[in-house]
Amino acid sequence: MHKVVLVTGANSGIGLALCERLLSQNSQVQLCLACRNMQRAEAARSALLASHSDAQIELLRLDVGSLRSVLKAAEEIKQRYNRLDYLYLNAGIMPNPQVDFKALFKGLFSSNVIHMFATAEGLLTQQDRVNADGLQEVFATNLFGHFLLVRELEPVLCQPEHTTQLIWTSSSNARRSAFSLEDIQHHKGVEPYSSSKYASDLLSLALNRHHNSQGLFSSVICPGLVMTNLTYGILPSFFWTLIMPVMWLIRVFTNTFTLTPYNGAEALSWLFLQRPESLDPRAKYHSLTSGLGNNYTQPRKMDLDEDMSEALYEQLLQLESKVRKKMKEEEEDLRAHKEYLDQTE
Ligand SMILES: NC(=O)C1=CN([C@@H]2O[C@H](COP(=O)(O)OP(=O)(O)OC[C@H]3O[C@@H](n4cnc5c(N)ncnc54)[C@H](OP(=O)(O)O)[C@@H]3O)[C@@H](O)[C@H]2O)C=CC1
Ligand SMILES: CC(C)CCC[C@@H](C)[C@H]1CC[C@H]2C3=C(CC[C@]12C)[C@@]1(C)CCC(=O)C[C@@H]1CC3
Repeated sequence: MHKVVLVTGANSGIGLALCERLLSQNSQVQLCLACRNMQRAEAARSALLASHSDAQIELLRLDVGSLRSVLKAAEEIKQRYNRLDYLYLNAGIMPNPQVDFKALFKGLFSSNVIHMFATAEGLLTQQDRVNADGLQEVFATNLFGHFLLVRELEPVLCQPEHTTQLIWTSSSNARRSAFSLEDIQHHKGVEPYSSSKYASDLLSLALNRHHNSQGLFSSVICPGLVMTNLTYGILPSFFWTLIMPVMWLIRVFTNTFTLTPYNGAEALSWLFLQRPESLDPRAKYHSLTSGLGNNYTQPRKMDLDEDMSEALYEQLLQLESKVRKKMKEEEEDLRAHKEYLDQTE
């Protein structure tokens, strides 16, 4: 039977490279590109069809940063497919990033330099905002929209007769100290990206605890540092191009500089080939590229706490009930308003 694979944020960067790699690995795969912008989604499909003319590629409108869009997309998925084999939770944002050049310069002369380049610890902050649903945008996009999607799709994902893999694109920038159970949306801090990625690591662990017995398995990957629209938002693309020889040199010392979307998608496509039961729920699977340009995947233990992951899971369930109630009330208000207008006409 053909594997059904849905990828969020599939129209560019690592998501698009993953689709390309999956089609090269298995031309029979049934791909669904879940994107917020249908024009970009169409362009991605055309690019994939140019190299894989017989590929089965469907498009789905999904803005993971909008609760209504997630609910609508989940309904559509349930109508189209009676099962999903892989759900790649890849869409992500890093709005208004700021590099601390002073810290970067200081770090260059410290013993921590490799760690700094691999994780960006102490180098990067972002400016978040509240979205139309009243949630912090980075949390809503990188974590909560995906969580709601998984919750809505549970009947399709949790089928004991076959397994489903959830695969989160996390980051080496995910850091425990950036995350707080008292502020899971990261209202107060300046590292919403790091917080949201650490939250995805915690959530993946909780999803395994709750759903492995129902055939649902969750993993997290880190693609390394990759040149995509996300990194072009940190520094302009011409600058990255200029310093590319320096980056290749750094790659000799840290294999996390994967640099191309193809290399970054290594762990994502490696997981496609694994038996989910054999994976370690406490490991992050890293895409790595050696100084000579060879790709490989390596699991590394994550700094996770079982109680913390359960507490986050509980809070996400509570937030889910809250937003569902709010959406229901808004719909009722709208209906009442329409009825009133009809009567007064
Ligand atoms: N590049 C890097 O060095 C690293 C990236 N990552 C992670 O990799 C993932 C992919 O990013 P990358 O390929 O680098 O960057 P890109 O910006 O190229 O890709 C991000 C994708 O997510 C989509 N997306 C963003 N917001 C939404 C939304 N609200 N609803 C639906 N889709 C959305 C984008 O769509 P659109 O084109 O419409 O904006 C795009 O397709 C992200 O989760 C990122 O955090 C992790 C570590 C390192
Ligand atoms: C000489 C150059 C290598 C200088 C570049 C300095 C920084 C802009 C970069 C060093 C480490 C990078 C990094 C990321 C962004 C760019 C750096 C801070 C990420 C945060 C991008 C998104 C991620 O998810 C993880 C990356 C870790 C490393």
